[in-house]
Formats: sequence, structure tokens, C-alpha cells
Amino acid sequence: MTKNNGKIQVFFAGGGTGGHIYPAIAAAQKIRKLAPETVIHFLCSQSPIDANILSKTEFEYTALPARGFALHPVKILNFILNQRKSRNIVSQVLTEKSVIVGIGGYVSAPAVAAAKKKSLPVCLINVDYVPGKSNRLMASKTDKIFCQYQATAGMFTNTNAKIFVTGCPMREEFETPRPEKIISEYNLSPDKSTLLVTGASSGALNINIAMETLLPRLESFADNWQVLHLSGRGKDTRLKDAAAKARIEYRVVDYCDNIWDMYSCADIVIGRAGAVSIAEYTYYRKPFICLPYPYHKDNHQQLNAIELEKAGACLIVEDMKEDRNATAENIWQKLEPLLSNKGIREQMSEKTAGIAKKDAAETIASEILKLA
Ligand SMILES: CC(=O)N[C@H]1[C@@H](OP(=O)(O)OP(=O)(O)OC[C@H]2O[C@@H](n3ccc(=O)[nH]c3=O)[C@H](O)[C@@H]2O)O[C@H](CO)[C@@H](O)[C@@H]1O
Repeated sequence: MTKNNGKIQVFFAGGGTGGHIYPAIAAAQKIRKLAPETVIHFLCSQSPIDANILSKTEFEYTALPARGFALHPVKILNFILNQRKSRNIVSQVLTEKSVIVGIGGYVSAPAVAAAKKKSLPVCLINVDYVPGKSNRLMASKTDKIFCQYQATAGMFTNTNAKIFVTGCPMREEFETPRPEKIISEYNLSPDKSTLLVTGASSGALNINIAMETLLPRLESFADNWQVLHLSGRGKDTRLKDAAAKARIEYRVVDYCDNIWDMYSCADIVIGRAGAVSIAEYTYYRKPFICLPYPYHKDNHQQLNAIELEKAGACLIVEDMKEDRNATAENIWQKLEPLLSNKGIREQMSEKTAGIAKKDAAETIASEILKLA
């Protein structure tokens, strides 16, 4: 990382999961368009997913040593040392033309602290309905907060920040998807409808197992349907074997870097209810079934989806944790009518009209630049 005196520098700080990094990439791409001279740098976590994602973009990044907090004497000491190390790394590259944008995850804290020590501006991108721990903590040190949902604005009570309800920023590639690329890459039929199953950036083992259980029932739809399943890295082995023997076109892919192309050839999506995934299904107006991640204490994925379900745009299914057969049964009850009836799918798609805010990235980018 070099110090760029004179140029505006925007640092996106955070990571640990795709849901933190991707909205920031969308905002960064827009900043590049609006102010091409801006130096953009990501301060991410050491989690491999951050480097996997960022190495495929035009943006430079540095993985900070900061780690999550753990209540254990040795780990507490390491936590403090790594926070301090991270803060020092960031401190050295900040100039008076720098802005820090917290994007969620424990890495944002030391970067925000370094910026505040130098009285530099700080923003937060918060895509979840319920703000995460790190964003709640950062809020009091922040000048602007960008939220996806209106209700979230009221949950930041400890801040004087200006709050913008922008929606979720989408990467620029979402504007020009190429379904034909996926059809040829995965040898799919252009004449069949496609069910896309995704466990989001880390994959979802429970969903994978449920789909494996449902394979025999899906086979009865093989004349008209095919399945594209994003299993998550390291979570695909059994499913790949089962899919290879299935009597339906069933492709298992561990991760897709051009997910916009996949969405564009899907007729139904089944997935979790991460804040970014939900925004993406809605952006493409796909009928979707979501299974909120069941292991969060605050059940925040359920809240990400609840308004959409009320509007008739999606169906929420309970992931029954260890009772995988029950999860499969829950999915099938909602999926079977959708597979059989195009009218229901069209109605759901209609209900998504106007929900996705297409100018989110532009609003966020221009508000960030105003602070520099
Ligand atoms: C288990 C957990 O704590 N998950 C959290 C995490 O989810 P997670 O990182 O899974 O985030 P989301 O579901 O919101 O977004 C996943 C992102 O990964 C992308 N993708 C996924 C699969 C793939 O093969 N290729 C690809 O590009 C999706 O297009 C999307 O952009 O961050 C979200 C945003 O803070 C939270 O709402 C979620 O609750």
C-alpha cells in the first residue's frame, strides 16, 4: 500500500464473507466511473474468501491481521495485539484526502479507529435488516450510513450520522448478464426452465442435503426442468455424485464468479436469505424460496426476507437444522406448485416490481465522494 498524497483515497474496510465484500465492490466500481482518479483500496480480512473475490477485481487490497473477538485469555491478548497492528497499518496510509467506508465484519473496527484518530470521514454500508455487531459499534463514529431497508435506519440509535436508505448496491456486471454463457458452459438445454439453488458465498450444507433428498421427486419434472446448484466450496462431493446419476439435468458448481449470468437464466431460485442474495433475486425479479440461516441468534435472515414474503414476492421455508428430511419436505411443499404452475411464478415475479433500487451504487458512491 502506498501513500497517495493529493489524490482522494477511499478505503473499504471489512470482509469475511461475500455479503460484506460484494456491495463494496459495487460502490467502488461506481466511484471509478464518477471520479476515475480516486485511489480505491480494500482493507479486508485474512479469510480466503476475501482474497478469492478481490483478486478477480481491478481493486488492490491488503488483508489486515485483525481477528474476531473470543472470550479466552490468550485469544483476548491476540485480539488486542492484532487490532493494534491493523490500526497502525491503516494509520500509515491515511492522508487528509482519505475516507474510510466500513462494510461489516471485525476488520472494519481498527480501520475506522485509525481514521477517527486523524479526524477523517467515515461511512458505513449496512445491507442487513438488523445491523451486525461491528456496524452497531462503528455507528457512533460515522458521518454517513447507507442502509438497504427503511426499518434499519431507526435501529442506529447511538449516532448523529446522516442515514440514507439506498437499497443494496449491485455490481455493474448485473446490468449486462449473458444467460447464453451459462447455457453453453454447463451444457444446459435452452428449451428447459432452470431451477437455481444457491447456498450463497459459503454454501449451505443443509440445503445441499435437502436437494439430494429431493432428487427423485425432481426427476419427475425432467422433461421441462433442469437444475443448477451452487454448492459452496468443499461442500459439493456427495451432491456431485448424486447429480451424476440423476435422471434430470443437474449441474453442481462449487462457486460462480459471474453469478449475474446464472441468475439471468434461472426461472426459480432457492437459497438462503442473506441481505445481498435477497437483493439480487429481487433485482432480477425471480420468484424465490428462501431458507433463512437458522443458526443466528438474532434470526436476522428471516427479517431480511419477511417484507418480501408479505408482499407475495417470495416464500420462506424453515430450515429444520439437524432434521434434514423435514427441511426437504418443507422445501417440496413450496417448490412443487412453483415447478408445475407458470402462473404462480409470474405472479410472484410481478410482486417484486419496483422493490430493487437500481441507483443504490451511484447514490452511495457520490455521497462517499462528497466527504473527501
Ligand atoms: C451465514 C451468515 O452469517 N451469512 C451472512 C453473510 O452472508 P453471505 O456472505 O452468504 O451473503 P449474502 O447471501 O448476502 O451474499 C452472498 C453473495 O455471494 C455471491 N455469490 C454466492 C455464491 C456464488 O457461487 N457466487 C457468488 O458470487 C452472491 O451473488 C451474493 O452477492 O452476509 C450477509 C450480508 O451481511 C448476511 O445477510 C448473512 O446473514
